[in-house]
Amino acid sequence: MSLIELTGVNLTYRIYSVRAQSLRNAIANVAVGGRLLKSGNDIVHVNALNGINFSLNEGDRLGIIGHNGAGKTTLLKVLARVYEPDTGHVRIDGRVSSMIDVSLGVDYELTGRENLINMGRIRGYSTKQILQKIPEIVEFTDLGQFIDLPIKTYSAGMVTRLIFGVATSLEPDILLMDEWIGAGDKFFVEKATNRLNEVLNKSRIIVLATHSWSLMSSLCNKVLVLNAGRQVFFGDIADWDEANNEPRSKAFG
Ligand SMILES: Nc1ncnc2c1ncn2[C@@H]1O[C@H](COP(=O)(O)OP(=O)(O)OP(=O)(O)O)[C@@H](O)[C@H]1O
Repeated sequence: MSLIELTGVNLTYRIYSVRAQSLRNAIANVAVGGRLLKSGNDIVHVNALNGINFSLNEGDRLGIIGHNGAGKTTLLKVLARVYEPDTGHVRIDGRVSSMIDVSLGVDYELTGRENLINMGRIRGYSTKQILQKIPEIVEFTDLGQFIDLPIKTYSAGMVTRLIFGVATSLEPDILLMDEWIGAGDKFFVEKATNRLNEVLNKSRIIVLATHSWSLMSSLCNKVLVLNAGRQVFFGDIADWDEANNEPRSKAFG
């Protein structure tokens, strides 16, 4: 049986208190984003996911690609159970660790160490389990004594290290990542890639949203292509022709 199964998933954001007509006009000529469904009474509906169907099995590593606003992050949030779809079904069997919303569980007034505990708790681990992992996470992040300072004193890259450290230390069944490498420096990117390879072996499923085709093709065996919230293709990565933006064969799905 599949560990992740999505059937007919639709999700629409409702944006309240905007000047609907002027927003519609502003977005009309933009080639990116979800589809604006209707506007009126100062409410705009953005159809971010439309009819998403796929399933993943043990060992699958899914890459999600699509232009800005195609729905990648929204889909990851559905998988993380941050959002329930408006219609459709989501079945997930396993413990999920998420690197989607970097601010999830992060309190800038608390120290790195205190945040590690909070982030672990949010991801479903006991304080005892997290405390056992802390020395290893601190070593990986290279934050040194900053670990006992409030996060508000960290740079963006330092916060990324902390979050990446937590998300990859707790040995999840399912690891969700969104443009995870962006804020790190060159040294960290190298270190993170090695670490990710270790996690790949430990996690049963990885789902990664990125604009980097080379990163995706080196890590993933499956690809999901989104366009304005719609599923253009789901299948083996070898069956997607990235250069021509089309399926290679009849494997169109
Ligand atoms: N909180 C929100 N409220 C309203 N609309 C939103 C919200 N978050 C995203 N959207 C809209 O939903 C659509 C999908 O956005 P999403 O962030 O999932 O895209 P993405 O593929 O991750 O984009 P990017 O590559 O730019 O990160 C876009 O049209 C976006 O404007």
